[in-house]
Amino acid sequence: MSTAAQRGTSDLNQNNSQQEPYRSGFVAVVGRPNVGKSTLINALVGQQIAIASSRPETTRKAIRGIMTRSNAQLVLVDTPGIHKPKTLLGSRLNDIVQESLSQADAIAFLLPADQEIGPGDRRILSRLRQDFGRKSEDGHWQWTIPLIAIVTKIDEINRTELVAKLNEIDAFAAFTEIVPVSALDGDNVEEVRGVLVSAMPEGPQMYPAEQVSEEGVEDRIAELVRGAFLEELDDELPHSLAVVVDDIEMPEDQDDWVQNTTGKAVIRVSIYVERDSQKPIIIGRGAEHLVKVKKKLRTDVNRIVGHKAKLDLHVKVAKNWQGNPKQLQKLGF
Ligand SMILES: Nc1nc2c(ncn2[C@@H]2O[C@H](COP(=O)(O)OP(=O)(O)OP(=O)(O)O)[C@@H](O)[C@H]2O)c(=O)[nH]1
Repeated sequence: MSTAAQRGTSDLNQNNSQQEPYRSGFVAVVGRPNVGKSTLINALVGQQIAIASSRPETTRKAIRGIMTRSNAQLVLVDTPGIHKPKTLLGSRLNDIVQESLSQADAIAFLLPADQEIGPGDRRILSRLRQDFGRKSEDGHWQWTIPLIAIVTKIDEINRTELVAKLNEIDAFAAFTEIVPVSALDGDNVEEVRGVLVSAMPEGPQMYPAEQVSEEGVEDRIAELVRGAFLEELDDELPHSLAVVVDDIEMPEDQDDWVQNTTGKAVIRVSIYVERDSQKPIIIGRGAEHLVKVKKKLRTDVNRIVGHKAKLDLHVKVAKNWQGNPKQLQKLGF
């Protein structure tokens, strides 16, 4: 095991494209709840990303932080936590973790410095072994992609305790590398960056440098719906059109999902206009515009949601929304 300090991280700060290839890839960030995943991703990216959802249990997509440097780009996938599925939703969350893991180029396994290694950590390790472990002839585990232990919250312990902790983690699994960090204090964050970058394969920049996260599913669908109406209605349509995705309900979350024979996700969308007189223009004769827009977007929307989906479009009036701060906020501006 080489340490981050030995490798040095100065390469992050200089444009040394002559010697070093550009590296890019996906890092799956795993660890038991509360270990500091979100805090570390924010620290690595260098700005706050809206990772914390007010309803975390409904998060369907691993939200990513994107860190771009002159020599590398890391796409950080925040997994919702590997746990024993007790409910249908729980097993769906595990599916998301599986998806995040399957596209990973490296795994960052976070372990808190101020707590003992516990059953939760062992469960994660055995799960990772299933997917990325190979037992060699001498009985040792080898990893098909780099498995990096990140020891979080080191500000909570002293030097002596840290040394003991690092030894304990070294004995826990055959990690490719072990790096201590305090994301809260910004201590050793640069080392973590360096280690993760070194673990990436050579590859091109995948996202624009200024992009720090992927746009949410809701925003992307709202944009599509708005675009489709603008196209459908040409100049007929007033520019006072705003689209908001209110809710995406997966079949297994629907109260009556057992009876839901269509098995589709339902996407509730509000289309706001400024005046009553604009409503029939949007809807069209015999609702022809709504029908056309739904048909046109079916494939794209299914792809974004990752499931067969039904668009539920509601045209509403928000009087003079463009000049009304409250309405603007509600509409996401
Ligand atoms: N002392 C200390 N606390 C930290 C550090 N990083 C995170 N925390 C705290 O640990 C708690 C959990 O941090 P999060 O980043 O939300 O952890 P998480 O792993 O994303 O949590 P889940 O979303 O529940 O899985 C918060 O109260 C953080 O402030 C650190 O470096 N030092």
